[in-house]
Amino acid sequence: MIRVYLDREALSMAAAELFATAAHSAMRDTGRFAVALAGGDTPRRTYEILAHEPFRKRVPWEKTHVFWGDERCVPAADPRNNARMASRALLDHVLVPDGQVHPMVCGRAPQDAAKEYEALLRSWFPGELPRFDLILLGLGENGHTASLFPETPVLDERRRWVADVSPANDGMHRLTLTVPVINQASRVVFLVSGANKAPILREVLEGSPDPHRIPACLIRPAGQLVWLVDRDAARLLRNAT
Ligand SMILES: O=C(O)[C@H](O)[C@@H](O)[C@H](O)[C@H](O)COP(=O)(O)O
Repeated sequence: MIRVYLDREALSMAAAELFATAAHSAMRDTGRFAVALAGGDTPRRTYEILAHEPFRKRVPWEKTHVFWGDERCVPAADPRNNARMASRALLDHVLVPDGQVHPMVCGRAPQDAAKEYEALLRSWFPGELPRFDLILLGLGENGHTASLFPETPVLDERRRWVADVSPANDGMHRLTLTVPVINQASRVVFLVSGANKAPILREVLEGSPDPHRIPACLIRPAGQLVWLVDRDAARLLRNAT
């Protein structure tokens, strides 16, 4: 499903609405809401909207469990840190119990950190694969999503739930959920905004690219896949609704 919005503000409002809807569905079905947040810049406005009325009251924050789809291996106070961005925009303003916020902490060797985060996930999601109620994702201009970068070994990872990524093109070590975990989610939502994303968005949605060249094409969840895009990002699409 592809939904096109006038601009980033409208996209962000729609994403907040979808977040609240997913939370209520999860509460009805399981009594808790497990979400993996996206990093980067696009989701920031969605998080800010969720931190204010009406969403501040509408989302069952006390039953929400917050994870991340990926993290850059930089100090927690570094402006590039995904958990820092989400905390400043959202988590510092809503009442998610501390024990239910699970940032990816690279700290030591990324490989060990990946194992530790996977152990954490296994403690919250007993069973074969973790099924998040919602995973938010962004789309890089090179077709990466989370920290699944083009032509990297992690794209073929089918056993591990969390992988460490050697310096990506931005020179940062990263941690990322792997493709099988993302595709296990009940609902995956991409947030894509800006004219600079138009070429890659057309390739992903209307081309037939090699998924190793454009990793976002590997995201084919058993659950719902939703693309929330703004008009600038959608300007090259032939058949955007
Ligand atoms: O940690 C990250 O870098 C993100 O997880 C990454 O996958 C991001 O979603 C895309 O790069 C889009 O980033 P923007 O939203 O800033 O364009």
